[in-house]
Amino acid sequence: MNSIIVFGASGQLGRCIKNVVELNNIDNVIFLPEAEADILDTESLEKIFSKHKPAYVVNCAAYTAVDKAEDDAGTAHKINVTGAENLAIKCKAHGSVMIHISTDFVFGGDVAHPLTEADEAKPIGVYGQTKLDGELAVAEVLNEHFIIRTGWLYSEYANNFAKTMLKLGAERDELNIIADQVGTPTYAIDLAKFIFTIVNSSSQAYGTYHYSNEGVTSWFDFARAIFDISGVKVKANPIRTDQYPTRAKRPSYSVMDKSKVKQTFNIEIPYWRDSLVTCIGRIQQ
Ligand SMILES: NC(=O)C1=CN([C@@H]2O[C@H](COP(=O)(O)OP(=O)(O)OC[C@H]3O[C@@H](n4cnc5c(N)ncnc54)[C@H](OP(=O)(O)O)[C@@H]3O)[C@@H](O)[C@H]2O)C=CC1
Ligand SMILES: Cc1cn([C@H]2C[C@H](O)[C@@H](COP(=O)(O)OP(=O)(O)O[C@H]3O[C@@H](C)C(=O)[C@@H](O)[C@H]3O)O2)c(=O)[nH]c1=O
Repeated sequence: MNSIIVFGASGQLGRCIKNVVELNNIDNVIFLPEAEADILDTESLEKIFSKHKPAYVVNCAAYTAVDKAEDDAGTAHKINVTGAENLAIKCKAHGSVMIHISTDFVFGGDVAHPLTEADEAKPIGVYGQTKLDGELAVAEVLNEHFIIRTGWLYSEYANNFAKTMLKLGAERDELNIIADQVGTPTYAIDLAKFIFTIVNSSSQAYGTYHYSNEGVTSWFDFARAIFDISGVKVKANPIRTDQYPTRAKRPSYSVMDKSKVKQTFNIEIPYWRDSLVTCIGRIQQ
């Protein structure tokens, strides 16, 4: 089998993919962190594609600082749009299939039913807009793509809401957490495993898919579950979005419908709380 190349390999999802590869002795996966492969450097991308001739490319590289993006739109655009497009162009030239990761934040949050791939994406912040523009750029250049929209990623690796809550919960007596933003957390290890389901299926059902864990929760309820499962004793107060001002607006509802991904790949998706138990167990090992 030709190789799989993971770009943005030192980020959260990249590290989860590496963990899945190591635990399952999967061969032929090449992990390239930004220091070894900048997705904005087209000359070095050409060398990498020529050398490895990857069957699949997984794009985990992204600008993910949601608040910072509001004041740094140029950089966010470069990485999330131009970078994604650069990879798609190289995939087209070298016959690779691209698995590109996107976000529930492409939705505006003004519709309170689980969002399908056919629902209109209407981002309300720079991060979400650049991720949507990145999706469009990939799809325009390359037919052989899987765009996976996921949401609220967390894991034992890198920075994420679950690790922030564990840290703050241990430091403070009380925390205020937004209870009127609703979505679904995704354990990045589950997403990493799903990426290998796509690869192993050799599916040609290219297009956009929603993948998060199952179920629905708010940031407040997610935090409560983190504290309950980990045994961290902290008073968690539910608050409204307007009581926790942030630079970027976030969708108040970004639950995704996963019927398409379940039918196409014949998968069962873990319930968010079950995966949270697994993740916290691994953090506390
Ligand atoms: N985190 C989340 O909650 C969610 C994330 N997503 C999407 O999932 C994907 C993976 O996210 P996640 O792993 O959490 O994000 P991270 O921020 O943890 O990882 C992104 C990685 O991309 C790297 N990167 C940035 N610029 C470049 C570049 N020019 N060339 C190569 N690599 C670069 C970063 O390197 P460095 O650290 O050196 O900057 C970092 O290692 C992204 O597409 C994101 O939009 C979707 C929904 C939720
Ligand atoms: C730390 C903290 C956050 N919050 C709120 C702010 C925000 O609305 C929500 C989540 O905050 P964070 O900044 O950790 O998460 P955020 O970076 O907004 O998470 C998003 O990241 C991008 C990359 C995505 O693609 C999204 O799917 C989503 O996961 O929790 C509180 O209410 N209280 C707190 O103490």
